[in-house]
Amino acid sequence: MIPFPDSPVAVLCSGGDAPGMNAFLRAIVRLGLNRHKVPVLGIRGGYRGLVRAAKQVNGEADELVRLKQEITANTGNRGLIDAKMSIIQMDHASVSGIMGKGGTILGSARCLDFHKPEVRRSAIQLLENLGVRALVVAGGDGSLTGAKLLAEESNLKIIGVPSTIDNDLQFTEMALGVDTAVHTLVWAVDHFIDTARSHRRVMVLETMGRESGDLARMAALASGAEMVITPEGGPLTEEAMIAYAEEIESAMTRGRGHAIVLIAEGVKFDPPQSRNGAYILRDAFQKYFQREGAPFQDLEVRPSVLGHLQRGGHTTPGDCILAARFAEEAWKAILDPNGSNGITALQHNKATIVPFGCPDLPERALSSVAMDRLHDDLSSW
Ligand SMILES: Nc1ncnc2c1ncn2[C@@H]1O[C@H](COP(=O)(O)OP(=O)(O)OP(=O)(O)O)[C@@H](O)[C@H]1O
Ligand SMILES: O=P(O)(O)OC[C@H]1O[C@](O)(CO)[C@@H](O)[C@@H]1O
Repeated sequence: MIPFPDSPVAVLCSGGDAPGMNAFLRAIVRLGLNRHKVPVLGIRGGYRGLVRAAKQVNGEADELVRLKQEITANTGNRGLIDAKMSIIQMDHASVSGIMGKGGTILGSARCLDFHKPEVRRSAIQLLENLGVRALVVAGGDGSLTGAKLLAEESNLKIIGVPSTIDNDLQFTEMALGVDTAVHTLVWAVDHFIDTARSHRRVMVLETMGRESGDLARMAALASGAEMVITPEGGPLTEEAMIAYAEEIESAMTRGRGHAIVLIAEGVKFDPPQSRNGAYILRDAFQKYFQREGAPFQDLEVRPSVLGHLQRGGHTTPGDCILAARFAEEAWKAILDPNGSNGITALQHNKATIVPFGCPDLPERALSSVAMDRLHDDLSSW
């Protein structure tokens, strides 16, 4: 039997799956095997899979031997098809044909237990016992916070890779998955426009993005949606919703027949509301359009919550390229004997490594404002 590899690098995906995670896995594995001659272990199911494996071993020498044997006996696709395997030694074939596929072949998860120091300690112990030289974590804000804690609490090298469709990480211009999610939203808007035009309707589409409006505003800019409402504008009052409805009505008076309105899921309301923003806005708009004496009382408003449609699908070339660039930076940081832990980032369009907890790029907030202004000025109404 082949012996368990010396000083492998481990990689996991955590948080919401993001298109580009597979392209990143392929790149980290291929660069490891082809360029650096370092084996890569894929950890299934994010921190949850790591914690599960740590629990199974439970610090016991014979269980550790058994896990290593299981890994070496089930490398690559053989391990991937066995749902019981938490850790898989990746080979060339296991990352073949996955670059453009959404999701992640390793699986991802949210793991509440990872907030507990003793649980992270068990994960660190397992990685140390397996001789892992570095752990690469692809995920969003929360996953990278978990990675930062691992870096502080161990001597392992820990590298984070921003992967979230939310684009809510302010130290990087782009995270993996954003380009694809924007692409998908443009596709969705193009579909909704057909009905909006045919029925002369207002379509209110709710995008993902957590507390950030970046995904919605990028999608608005790229699709030409007439209106975009983001959390950065502050809570939406009744008056603000009426002002938006007035804007639509006034465009209709000038001969416009339809409108696509994007609202980011993070938009809050004043007074607070528990329903999805798309439905609240629909009700406010519909009430306004149907008021007594209104000029377009038959104007219909239809809400849609786009949901997980935005996370899946074919990865764009932009995300595949960013994934390769991030993987290259990750390897540089792993192999640099003087290099420290850190997160890959795109700054001034250059892939680089920044320390955990590094400050926000001031340009990020400015770029959001600039995008909003550009969208307004490009709008034909
Ligand atoms: N403060 C924390 N301490 C330790 N682990 C954390 C912390 N925050 C998050 N994590 C770990 O990271 C996982 C993913 O976090 P979260 O659900 O916030 O998603 P995310 O990484 O921000 O991705 P996405 O942007 O796609 O939602 C959590 O389930 C948990 O395991
Ligand atoms: O898939 P889940 O766990 O419902 O999470 C949804 C959340 O994850 C994201 O898709 C990515 O962070 C957010 O935009 C959204 O709020």
